[in-house]
Formats: sequence, structure tokens, C-alpha cells
Amino acid sequence: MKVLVLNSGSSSIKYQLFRIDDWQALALGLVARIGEPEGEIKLSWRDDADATQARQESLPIPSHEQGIERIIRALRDTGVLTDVTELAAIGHRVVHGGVRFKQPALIDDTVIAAIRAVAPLAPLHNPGHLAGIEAVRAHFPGVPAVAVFDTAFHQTMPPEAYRYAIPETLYTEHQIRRYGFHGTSHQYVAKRAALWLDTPLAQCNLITLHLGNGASATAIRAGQCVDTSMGLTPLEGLVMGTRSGDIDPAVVIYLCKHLGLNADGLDRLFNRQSGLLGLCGVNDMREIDRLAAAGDERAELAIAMTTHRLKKYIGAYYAELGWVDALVFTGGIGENAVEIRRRACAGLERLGIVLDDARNAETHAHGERDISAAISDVRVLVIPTNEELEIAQQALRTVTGTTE
Ligand SMILES: Nc1ncnc2c1ncn2[C@@H]1O[C@H](COP(=O)(O)OP(=O)(O)O)[C@@H](O)[C@H]1O
Ligand SMILES: CC(=O)OP(=O)(O)O
Ligand SMILES: [Mg+2]
Repeated sequence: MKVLVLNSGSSSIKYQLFRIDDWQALALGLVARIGEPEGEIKLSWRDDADATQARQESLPIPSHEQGIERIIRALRDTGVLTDVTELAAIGHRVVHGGVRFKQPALIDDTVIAAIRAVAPLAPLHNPGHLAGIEAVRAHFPGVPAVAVFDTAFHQTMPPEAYRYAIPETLYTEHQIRRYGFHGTSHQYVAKRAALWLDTPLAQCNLITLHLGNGASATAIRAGQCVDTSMGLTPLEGLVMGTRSGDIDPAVVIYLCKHLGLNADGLDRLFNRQSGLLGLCGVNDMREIDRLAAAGDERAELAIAMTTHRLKKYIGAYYAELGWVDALVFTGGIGENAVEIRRRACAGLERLGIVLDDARNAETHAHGERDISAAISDVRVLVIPTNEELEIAQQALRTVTGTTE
């Protein structure tokens, strides 16, 4: 039996097909630039001889519905999914689940309505998820589908961490509070970190840093999330690819009053035109690294601001937790950007955080690794995230009614 996992974004659908027996990924791929004149389809899969095959195509993909159709056709043509009855479950990543979802949910009309109700809180993500969910339902009416929420892992935060210091009714009547995101990733790397520490997760204090296009930090006490940097929406916290992260709300008031920006303009400015892109015109950290090395001052400032903000969160969460067993880097930047890790940890020796510079700088290292020096009290780990695997396993448990 197999589990298909879909991560539908506003203009792309990423997917992976897992075999349940050994959780091998039989296929993984991407349909990108949906709705644009030239779309892109990528797929790699294991053939009968267990060799990796890859295929890429460019063609217009007008809608999520047609993107899903392409994915199904590709899975069928390559022979990795010839019979739909082989699908035990389909797992969907859903970024925002509001207060309602503390666990994954079997998708039905009421779950879809609840995801739709919180869509304004994740404008870059939830609308794409809904399109993906509806398209999959139309294609696989008989296969149980499960929504796995980014927000779920953060539902253990205490009120002092999740409330904002604004009038109470905004919380009680409008549910304006911190939710936090990337929970599936933080949860996955926390479990892996516990294995590295050879300690049950329920006894581990961790700071996990998910640094991708979106970026967030989480404080984990005794295996449970007690604080996280993203807020009501995935805009708060760290400096991100195109999002500002933390900012004085008076900037918003100023922009409204003096520059005439309305809600849509503010949304565009803070979600899509800010962060690394707003600072130096580029949002790909590899390119920013190259520019900074060549002396570009704007790129250097973008890196300095990224690592300055990261260090503030590491310090804050260290103080919240009291002691920390491991600091975990994950996401495209966390897993690969040597300089970001070096600068985020520099000067934290008195906190017991000491990197092994040579191990940190192994650019061709892949997979999980410990990059801390032997004298470091806090283990510093690089753990490649695997949100899709975590979603697949949670989806299957939800369908079969089993616990971990
Ligand atoms: N070798 C690398 N060095 C530095 N940054 C990298 C490297 N590989 C990927 N990245 C960065 O990772 C980021 C994307 O992270 P990823 O987790 O793939 O994002 P997403 O949130 O879209 O899943 C980009 O900024 C990219 O430049
Ligand atoms: C919640 C979020 O920011 O997700 P992503 O990093 O995939 O954009
Ligand atoms: Mg990601």
C-alpha cells in the first residue's frame, strides 16, 4: 500500500508517493507556475530495477485541477501507481488550521469549510491548499484524505506565549493570537534530534530553526512547543525570503496615513516585497552569498540582518527554556548555508554553544550531522527536514486510527 502527499502552494504543487512497508519515496515531483503561460512539471521515480529516473516538461498548466491530473497521469505512466486501490491515504499539507485543529483531520465538507474560514490568515498558502484538496477529491473520491496542519504542533503553547498584548476582545471574539507555522517540520526534526541525543523526546529541550523561504524558530520544552516566532500569520518573526518578519506596527500606521497604502498594498509589501528581496533585490540565499562575497553591501546587510535576528531568537528561547540540549538547523538555508549558521552561533560560547568550524563548513555534507565542537554543552545539529514523510505517517495513522 502507498500514501500520496501533496503540498499545494498558490502556484505550485509538490508531491511525494511513499511505500508504507519501508517508507521509501517511490516518486517525488513538482508542478510549478500554475496559471502562467509556461508551466513546469518535474518528476523523479524509482523504476522496477530500483534505479532513479527523472523527467521534466514545460507546458501551460491553467489550474490546480489540471496540475493534479498531470500528477496522476505521470504516476500512472511511470508505473509507480497503476492502481488507485493501492492508495491507503492522501495527506495534504495545510498551513493554517486556526484553533480548531490540534491533530490531523480526515477531510470532509466541514473540515474544508474550516480551512476556508481561516484562509485570510494564510493568504500565501491556504487558497492553494483548498484548490489542491478539491481537485484530489474530484479525482480520488474513494480514497481517504487527511489534512495535516502546520499550526497543530504549536497548539501546546501557553497563553503568555500565544497572546498579543492588545485588547482582550480581539482574542475572545476574533481569535487574534499567535498560531505558529512549519509545525510539521519542527516536530519532525525534534523527533530526529531526540534520537541523536539518545534521550526520549519528552525529556528534551530544543531550539529548532526552520530556515527556508519562510523561516521560523521554535522553543521546545520536554518535547512540546512552548513558543514560536511566527504569529497570527506566517509573517512574524525572522527575516525571510520575501517577508519582513518582526516590525513595529507603527510602520503600518505610518504607511497608511502618509503613503496612502491600503490593506492589499500592505499585504503585498510585507509578504511579497520585503525580507531578503526587499533588502537586496534577491531572495535566493545562494545568490546573496555570492553577491556578499563579491563585496555587495546590500547583500552583506541582508545576511547581517538575517543572522542578527536569528541570534536574538536563540537568546530569547534559551532564556525561556533555562537549558537547551540541542539547537537544530533545518530548511534549505538551515541545511546548506554555512555562513548563516556560523554567524548565528558566533559569540554564544558562554551559552555553551560552540560550533566545530570545519564540520560546519563541509559544504558537500548531506544528511543529518552534528556540527558542534566536542566542548559544546549544547549539541548543534543539522537535520534535513522531511515534512512530506511526517505528513504521510500522520495521514496513515489518522486513517487507521493508530497512535504513534
Ligand atoms: N547550498 C545552499 N546555500 C545557501 N542557501 C541555500 C542552498 N540551497 C538552498 N538554499 C536556500 O534555501 C532557500 C529555500 O529553502 P526551502 O526550504 O527549499 O524553501 P521552501 O520554503 O520554498 O520549501 C532559498 O533561499 C535557497 O537559496
Ligand atoms: C508557513 C510557511 O511560511 O511556509 P513556507 O516556508 O513553505 O512558505
Ligand atoms: Mg518549505
